[in-house]
Amino acid sequence: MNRLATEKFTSLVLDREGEGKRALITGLRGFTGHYMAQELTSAGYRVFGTVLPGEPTGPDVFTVDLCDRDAVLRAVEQVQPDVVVHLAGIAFVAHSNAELIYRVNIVGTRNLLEALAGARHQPSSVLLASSANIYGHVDVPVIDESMTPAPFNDYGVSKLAMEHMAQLWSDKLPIIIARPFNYTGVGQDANFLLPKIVSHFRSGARDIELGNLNIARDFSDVRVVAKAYRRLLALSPPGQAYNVCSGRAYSLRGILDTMAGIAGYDIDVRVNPAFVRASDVPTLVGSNRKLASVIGEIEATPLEDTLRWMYQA
Ligand SMILES: C[C@H]1O[C@H](OP(=O)(O)OP(=O)(O)OC[C@H]2O[C@@H](n3cnc4c(=O)[nH]c(N)nc43)[C@H](O)[C@@H]2O)[C@@H](O)[C@@H](O)C1=O
Repeated sequence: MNRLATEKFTSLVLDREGEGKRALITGLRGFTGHYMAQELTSAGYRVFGTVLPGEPTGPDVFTVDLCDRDAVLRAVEQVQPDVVVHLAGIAFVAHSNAELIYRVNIVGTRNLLEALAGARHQPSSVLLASSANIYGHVDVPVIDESMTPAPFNDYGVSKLAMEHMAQLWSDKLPIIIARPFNYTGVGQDANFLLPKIVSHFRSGARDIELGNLNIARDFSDVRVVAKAYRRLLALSPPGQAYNVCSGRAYSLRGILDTMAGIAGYDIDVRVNPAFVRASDVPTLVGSNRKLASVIGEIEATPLEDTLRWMYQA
């Protein structure tokens, strides 16, 4: 299909495609869950969500620890979703509890897939959030989906294992794998690099302690990521994996300069060994060609606009 035909097809399929359908978002109260719910609601879906014990509940919200198999079964049984976006999981790469990373990201996902496969009403799409971290140290400037994954930290291994485990369910469920590169926005936990930098500038701090300074990442805006996920649900055939990224590298030093421009002052940077990661890829940039070929072009938000949004929030 040429570009115009693809765009016409895309807008036809995406014309309130959720009308009358039920969407289940795991990790509804997480950073991405909030934007995903907005995106799916605006497309006409009735949105259900799982939240962790202790998080705020509400109508159509189920308090479920994904590691609790029976609780997952009960929630899926009640929702009978048409589409599923699985976001719940440990997302912080430097999380100190490796056992929890594996348990939640693999066993938690398995519980969900098992429950969905046994549901009376079969979903038409199940999107699993994996990660660009599955690629590990890849010796190419831009990573596409054909690269052999070689993760080098527990987080990356857990997400790759999740992908392999999901294949065991591929004859029963229409599974789509999203491999997001870095993304950010209002509401992201300050453990992550960009909210940490923005919050320092917002508070007027004159210095900041960081870890590895010579890194560059492919940052997207969370709202763009939510839009891409929604389009994948509607347009992707099952069994495919997609990089979700902007294709642009932003260096940490460049980001500090951009923030100085937004805030109107410079900040002193010190390296604190506590934040230095022993294994860290210097540059992580993805190709979004495969994604765009299926969902059409999504206009990328310039990182400066996202940082300004976060600074002014
Ligand atoms: C694709 C992947 O993307 C994210 O993982 P991440 O890249 O680890 O994200 P981050 O914001 O923690 O680190 C970005 C870079 O910045 C470096 N860095 C330097 N100094 C500090 C520092 O002080 N804090 C932090 N957090 N990072 C620092 C750090 O070493 C790393 O190189 C998650 O969404 C994850 O779920 C995911 O899937």
